[in-house]
Amino acid sequence: MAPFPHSPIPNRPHAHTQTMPDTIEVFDTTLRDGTQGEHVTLSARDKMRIARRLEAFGIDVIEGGWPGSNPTDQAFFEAASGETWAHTSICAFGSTRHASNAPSEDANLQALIEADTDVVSIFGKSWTLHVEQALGVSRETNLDLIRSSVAFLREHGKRVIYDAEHFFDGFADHPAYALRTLRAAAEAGADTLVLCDTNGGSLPHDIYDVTAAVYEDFDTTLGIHAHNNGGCAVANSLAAVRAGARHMQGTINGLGERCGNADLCAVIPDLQLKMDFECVDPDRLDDLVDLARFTNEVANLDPDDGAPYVGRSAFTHKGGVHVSAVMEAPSTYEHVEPNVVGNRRRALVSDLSGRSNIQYKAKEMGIDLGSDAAAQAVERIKELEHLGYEFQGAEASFELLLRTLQDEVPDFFGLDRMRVWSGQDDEAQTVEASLALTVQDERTLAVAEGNGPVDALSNAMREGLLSFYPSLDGVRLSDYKVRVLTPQDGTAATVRVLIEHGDGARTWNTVGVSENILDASWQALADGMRYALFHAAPTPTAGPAPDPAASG
Ligand SMILES: CC(=O)SCCNC(=O)CCNC(=O)[C@H](O)C(C)(C)COP(=O)(O)OP(=O)(O)OC[C@H]1O[C@@H](n2cnc3c(N)ncnc32)[C@H](O)[C@@H]1OP(=O)(O)O
Ligand SMILES: CC(=O)C(=O)O
Repeated sequence: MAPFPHSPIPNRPHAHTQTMPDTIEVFDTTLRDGTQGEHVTLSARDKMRIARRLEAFGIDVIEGGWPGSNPTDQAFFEAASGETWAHTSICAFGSTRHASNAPSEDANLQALIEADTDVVSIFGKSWTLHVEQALGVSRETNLDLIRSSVAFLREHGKRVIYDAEHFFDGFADHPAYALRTLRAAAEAGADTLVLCDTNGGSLPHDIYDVTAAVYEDFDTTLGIHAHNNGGCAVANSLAAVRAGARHMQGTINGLGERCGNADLCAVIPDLQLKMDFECVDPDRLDDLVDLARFTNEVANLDPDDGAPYVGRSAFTHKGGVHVSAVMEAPSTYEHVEPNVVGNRRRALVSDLSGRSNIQYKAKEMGIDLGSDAAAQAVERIKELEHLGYEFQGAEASFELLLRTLQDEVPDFFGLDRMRVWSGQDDEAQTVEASLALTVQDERTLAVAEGNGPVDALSNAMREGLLSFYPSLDGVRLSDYKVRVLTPQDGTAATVRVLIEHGDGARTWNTVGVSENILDASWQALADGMRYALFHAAPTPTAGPAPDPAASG
């Protein structure tokens, strides 16, 4: 296997390079900004579960929510303050005080204190547009809101992280004023100044230049909080680090307001594997995929297969040229080794496959497929995919196809005749299927009812096979999907049926295609049973199994 070619990208040298630490404080805002994402809702218990996983992964600071905002966040902080956090600091978030309140009377600042965390983050305005239009106060008053709020929180013993909201837009509009807002926060005691690309529209070169300019002016640690509206949140976060930022805000899976935040699942490995910074203990990096999936599960969100590093497809190869090269040297089409972040390499089988894809999959299935058999399989798969079969979601049918080409699949059973009848019986709908099967050279008849024609078919099949193959007793159909492939043909359309079977210990998927939905269903059902039988106890006779394209 060829080595992975990365050496760290050198950071552009500037005045402070010699003294810059090579560790980054990672600040996770999944529980706060993440929940500002459109489809994201977390209960206090969900937040606690995610917080524990974040801590185990090695996140330094976890922003748990805005305690002045809602009872869920209050409940989270109540629960969190009763627990011990070994590595992580829990942080409460809020805004600078309202212009009409003294700090000691400001409900939001009070809630931050009552949240009982060592760390608080507050956001203040950097952009004159916001000062004048959103807050409706003078520029001097805004500076006082920042100064007095930070000072008040410091007086209460809090570590204050100051989020300079819209910093990059504010700096573009009025650099001197934007810098004054940072100065106000730093002088009042904020120990970290976080430059926020709140609207998420900045580009990496601007982020670099502005962060570098601030870095020249301030001794305080700088942070970055980048939204993804221009698709650059991760790149912008890395650019800020190159320019001197050492505090990184982001969320797991990039959740967050509008297009989301910088995705820590990309930022952390980028910084750690490619820029030579330490964000988390290197031994924990391979928990990243689990953390990403766990967060999606708890938030009840569909995973993004294409997510960098952690997506299911991140190290999945489909094109034959790619699989062929990856089998020789993974670094030909992989930028890092998948296991470094807890992911795994996969190869898909499709009409873009070559022999290598087939041989890769065959090896995974424990099938020793020679080059000629692989070439035969490629040809057959391309024909079948042209007819509408798809094997990416039907690995059991694919395995049967390969094993059939190798003459490994016994002739478990064959279909002689299928009849399905549907009618009205005593005011109830009845659906009945009858099958004539040949099993172990014996002809057998089976009849069963069902909720619908496919259910009746499945029941009749079990009925017919069980006395010959008792091992099928525990096998159940667990999912059934139909896709119309040629809707322009109306009721004569070709359909693809995908079926999942399971036996309690595992599941397997099969496919059938036909213009007749019952025939397509039969193919997928029959493959499901053959697969179960093949992997059950050794069977007596061996011979070719029916071709999946030949209708029964
Ligand atoms: C960039 C960010 O992501 S900031 C975080 C945004 N997140 C959220 O808004 C989620 C939680 N928010 C909430 O639950 C509510 O908005 C609350 C409880 C904070 C406030 O609710 P309300 O008092 O009803 O005010 P509302 O939401 O309508 O407006 C926000 C108020 O905050 C003020 N405000 C906004 N930013 C700041 C700031 N940095 N400092 C002080 N006041 C601010 C606005 O001017 C407005 O004041 P107004 O009531 O005098 O008009
Ligand atoms: C603070 C914050 O969430 C932002 O500026 O986007």
